[in-house]
Amino acid sequence: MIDVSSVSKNYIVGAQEVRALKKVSLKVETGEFLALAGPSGSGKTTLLNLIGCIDSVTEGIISLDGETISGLDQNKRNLVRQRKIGFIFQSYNLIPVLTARENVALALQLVKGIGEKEIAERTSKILAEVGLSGMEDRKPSQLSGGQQQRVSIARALVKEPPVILADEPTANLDSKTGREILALMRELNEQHDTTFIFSTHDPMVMEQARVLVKLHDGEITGIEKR
Ligand SMILES: Nc1ncnc2c1ncn2[C@@H]1O[C@H](COP(=O)(O)OP(=O)(O)OP(=O)(O)O)[C@@H](O)[C@H]1O
Repeated sequence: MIDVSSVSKNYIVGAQEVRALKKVSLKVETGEFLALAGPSGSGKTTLLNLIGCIDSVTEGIISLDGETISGLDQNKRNLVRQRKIGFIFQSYNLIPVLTARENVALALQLVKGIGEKEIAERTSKILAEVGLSGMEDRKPSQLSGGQQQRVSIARALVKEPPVILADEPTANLDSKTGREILALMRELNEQHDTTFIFSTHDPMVMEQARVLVKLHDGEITGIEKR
């Protein structure tokens, strides 16, 4: 599903060059549930942003679902991202003035060719799947952190993308809620056969991964398969 081959990413900050990733190679199978673990600054977010078509590589090749994305310009990367990637963020990134239902529906309204009736049906179905039946008309401020993260998971999944990327999805949650969110992600991963890649510092989250990729100073230092 995803093939990262000898990828480097340098950021230029003033006169300095930061080598955030150094010749990283990684293959991810369809339906994988994979965690990127490593200390702050090790390159986890950078790698997610490259796979997610948010940023471009300095060197190397990334292919996603049979398509080489590393040579594409920003417009083409945006199109690939819309079709193939769902994102879940640490801070949920929901639109505060919209309800749970509206936040999720918006992700589908941005995709051409889906009618209002289908949008309403798919939105209700996915909100029920993530355990938010009865809370569809609440705004983010009327939901707990765990419930907000459930909305953001629903928003990522409603487009049925082949890949979901999650940047520290449990970092702002207490450990019980974090465990529940992870169990939900795992369940959805199995039911939909969606490939999940998430970054984490949290040992509890690492334990749940089927593949654990350890990053340090921009390099992969180990891959554990369970
Ligand atoms: N936009 C940027 N401009 C300059 N340097 C950056 C940028 N983004 C990341 N970096 C640098 O690249 C390195 C890797 O950062 P990255 O955010 O990928 O690490 P991380 O493992 O996700 O860290 P954290 O766990 O703290 O989120 C760090 O040295 C960071 O300072």
